[in-house]
Amino acid sequence: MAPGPEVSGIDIYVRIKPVRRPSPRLVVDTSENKIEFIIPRNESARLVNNQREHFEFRFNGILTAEAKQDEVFERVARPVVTGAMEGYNGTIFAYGQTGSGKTFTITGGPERYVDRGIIPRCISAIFSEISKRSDQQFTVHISYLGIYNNEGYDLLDAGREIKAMEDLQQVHLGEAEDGTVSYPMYRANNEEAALNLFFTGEYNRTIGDTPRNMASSRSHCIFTIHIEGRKVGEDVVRRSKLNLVDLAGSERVSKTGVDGTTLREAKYINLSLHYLEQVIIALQEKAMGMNRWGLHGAGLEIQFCAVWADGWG
Ligand SMILES: Nc1ncnc2c1ncn2[C@@H]1O[C@H](COP(=O)(O)OP(=O)(O)OP(=O)(O)O)[C@@H](O)[C@H]1O
Repeated sequence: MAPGPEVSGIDIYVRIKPVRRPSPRLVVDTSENKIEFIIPRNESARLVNNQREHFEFRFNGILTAEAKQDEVFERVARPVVTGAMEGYNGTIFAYGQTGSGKTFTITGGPERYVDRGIIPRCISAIFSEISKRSDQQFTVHISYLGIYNNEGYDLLDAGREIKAMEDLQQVHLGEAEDGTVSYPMYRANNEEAALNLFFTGEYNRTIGDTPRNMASSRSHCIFTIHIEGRKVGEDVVRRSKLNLVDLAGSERVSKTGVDGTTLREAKYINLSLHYLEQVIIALQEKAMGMNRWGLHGAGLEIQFCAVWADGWG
């Protein structure tokens, strides 16, 4: 098997959530893939006031407030799905503050079919692609994990009746060098089976008290499609993983005003997002030799989606 590139790229998109009153402080320039924030100086602050008023961020793409779910899928996810079918690992994650639309983007809105998100669209695209490739045999497995306070939980523990978050099976999140995973994954023979696993996971995310369950903004959720492909009559097996990640809310918690459980949750979230930021910076520098890129700059109705394909499975 010919080796693929170690890192083939990381693309960062910003999706702007439709809001009733768009902020006049946010200027979107789609031709330059640039957004600007104008934050007026607080003149009463000091006599000499050097406070910065103008912030500018560039992205690989901007999904404006008018962008619908199908456009988001085609621009952000389709290339990663294509890569996964060819044996490249890929990851798509949504990063942003609570309420910025991460879950809407990754899993979808609850009311309308057109609002289905990246996960069900990736499932459909993969099985549609499999049906076209009669010269290849594929095996698909699904895993869906929740991470709360650094502990991993299996959201697809379908064999057991889950009544409380504590009933979810705790799992080890490790991965061996050859890609073998230590957490459970479940075989999906067709699109319907994969979607049923997705629905089971979605249901299990909502179990337990709202502030603490896996649908809340305090846990990360990772839906992974594990693909194994082999040309008919050949022994070489290509394995890839497509990770679709709904991250915990990115808001920073100030040092005052929170304690106990909330502070503990915030510490884990902040630490894991900090590591993620380091990974993105390292990957981006490695992939493109580009400038450092600030993950924490954007405002309330903004959300980041990042995509990367990171080599052979
Ligand atoms: N692009 C969009 N179009 C229409 N509605 C949207 C869009 N993005 C988000 N929403 C709606 O905004 C609300 C908040 O979105 P969502 O729950 O996805 O945010 P979140 O970032 O996942 O928050 P949390 O961190 O709390 O999980 C939901 O009611 C969702 O349906």
